[in-house]
Parts: sequence; C-alpha cells; structure tokens
Amino acid sequence: MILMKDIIREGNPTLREIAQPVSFPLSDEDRQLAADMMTFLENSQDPEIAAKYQLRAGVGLAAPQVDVSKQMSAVLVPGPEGEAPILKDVIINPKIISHSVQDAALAEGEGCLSVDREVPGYVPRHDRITLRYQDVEGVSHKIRLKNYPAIVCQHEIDHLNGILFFDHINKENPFAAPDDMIILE
Ligand SMILES: O=C(O)C[C@@H](Cc1ccccc1)[C@H](O)SCc1ccccc1
Ligand code: NI
Repeated sequence: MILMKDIIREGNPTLREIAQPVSFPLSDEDRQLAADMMTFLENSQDPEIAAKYQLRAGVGLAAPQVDVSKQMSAVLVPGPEGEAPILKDVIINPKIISHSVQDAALAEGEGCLSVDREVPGYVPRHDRITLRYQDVEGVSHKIRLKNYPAIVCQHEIDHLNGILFFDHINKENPFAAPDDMIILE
C-alpha cells in the first residue's frame, strides 16, 4: 500500500517533469499502480485507516507524486455522507478539451500532498472544464465538471505537467480576485 513515505516532496525534480503518455493495454505494473493510487485515496479518507497509517487526506494523487512520471492520476471526490462519490476514477492521458472563460478559486486556497508547507493565496483555475481521458481499460471518456471536482482535476492534471498549485498564486497579491472570479467556499 502507498504510504506518506512513498510520496515525493517539493524539490524532487520528478514533480517538475512533463509526465510520459501511457500506452494501452496497461502493463501489469501500471494497472497495479492505478489500483494502489485509488486505494491510497480511499484509505486517506477513512479516519481509522488514515490515523493508523498517518495518512494526509487526499482527493487526488498523481503518478509523479509517487515518483512515476506517467500521465495517470487517481481522483476521488466524496459525495455527501453515505452517498456515492461525486467523482471516482483513474484519469489516464487526460486533456482539458474546453473550459469556461470564468475562473474559480477555493476560498481556503489549496494544499498538496507533495508540499509540506502552507502557501496562502487564491489558485485561479477554470470554473468549468470538459475533460477527455482514458480509464484503466483504455475506454475514452468525455466529462464535464464544474466547481470543486473541476478544481481537483486541474490540480492533478497540473502534476502531470510539472506544475504545482502555488505556481498560480499571484506573487504581488496572493488574494487578488478579479471581479469575475468565483470564490468557492
Ligand atoms: O496533492 C495532491 O495532488 C492531492 C491534493 C489535491 C487537491 C488539493 C487542493 C485542491 C484540490 C485538490 C490533496 O487532496 S490536498 C488535501 C485535501 C484533502 C481533502 C480536501 C481538499 C484537499
Ligand atoms: Ni498536489
């Protein structure tokens, strides 16, 4: 199982690489990695398991974060208690094929499992995206996301392109908010 010790941190050059596209059918190794990344997210969102293994909660994990420079990220955005997740899949070779002009940012800013420090500020992202990706079976999907799930996927896709969340924060005024940017509470 993936533990926090397996997640590489800011300063490791892999986090700044552009990850390699994944070919299909998946190798046994890539299939296992996809499963392990999703299991990490499930474990990290289970209070007992997270406490037992000292896991930071995560709604996304990209392969480069476990030092594998491949275009693959697991996303698990929970739904309301007892309901199905809003988004649960391993997104492979993801591409944002269209997006809103309107930007959005989380009111509380962002964190990252690979960044062991607080970096305050708004992270402006597209409020709505149309995302094309392949799942572990190689089946192509086109989905439309908005608000928080869209933010999560953009955070993970950034990891596949060597981008970290604080790269987007306004250096002069971290909480600069253009009038038309939605602040998501
Ligand atoms: O480091 C990662 O990629 C996982 C991030 C993803 C993320 C951070 C901020 C905004 C959207 C996505 C972790 O999930 S950060 C911890 C966390 C946990 C639960 C909810 C929000 C953030
Ligand atoms: Ni991150």
